Amino acid sequence: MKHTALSVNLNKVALVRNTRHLGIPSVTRAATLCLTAGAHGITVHPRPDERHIRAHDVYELAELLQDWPGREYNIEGNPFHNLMDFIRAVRPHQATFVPDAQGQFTSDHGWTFPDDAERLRPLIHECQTLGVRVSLFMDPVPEQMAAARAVGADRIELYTEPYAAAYGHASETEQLERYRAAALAALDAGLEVNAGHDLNRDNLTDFLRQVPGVREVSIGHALISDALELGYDATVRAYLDCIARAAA
Ligand SMILES: CC(=O)[C@@H](O)[C@H](O)COP(=O)(O)O
Ligand SMILES: NCC(=O)COP(=O)(O)O
Repeated sequence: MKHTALSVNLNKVALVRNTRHLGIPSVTRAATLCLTAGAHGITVHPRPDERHIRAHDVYELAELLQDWPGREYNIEGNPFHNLMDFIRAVRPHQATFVPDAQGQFTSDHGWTFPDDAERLRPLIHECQTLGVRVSLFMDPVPEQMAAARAVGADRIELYTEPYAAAYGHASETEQLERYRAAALAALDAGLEVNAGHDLNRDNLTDFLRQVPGVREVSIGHALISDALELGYDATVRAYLDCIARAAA
């Protein structure tokens, strides 16, 4: 199994930047520092209300990543809102489809099959025709994984907030078992597995030890919060160490 890649989500850098008209902190500078520290990729979730990542960030990061061969660009969003325009223009390595409503506070659930299947199928196919891998944001429900594969997805991203909320509490073991079962079902269906949402330096290693085959974690809120204290370089290295410890 290949190692788990770390994709740094830069939403929260843009969120701070957007409170003034000064261009600081810079999203592209943050990307460069994270990639220099060893991050395997960059993630953004350009929401329709542009509360954090704006259209120009998506394009500037695409250009920046041209200078980082081997590192991946992952753009998340709802393909029935604004995501597909970005995918067509930028052709990132990966599109992560997330079923968020307009103006949603943050992502809090995955796709549901069979309800979402027929409308997702042509958009997944279009991405793949453009050379873009498609990952579907999913709750950890083993029974849903074969359907995610049947609709054409390459990967699923397990929505990890329920695990993160349970971490350190009595329900942690039960939650981990749910994620483990979902990952095994996804792998069994021929899908690759990503994970993300509220992962952090405390909960990441245990998750990766218990949940098999995770190809990528995308981490933003906690990582950027850590970087405010530690700096990007030390922070990214700390998260890479969490991943390495899981594999040891
Ligand atoms: C899909 C996912 O879990 C994250 O991208 C999350 O949606 C982050 O978005 P915010 O930074 O807007 O909370
Ligand atoms: N896909 C999840 C992501 O990109 C980051 O989520 P979070 O770490 O900001 O909760």
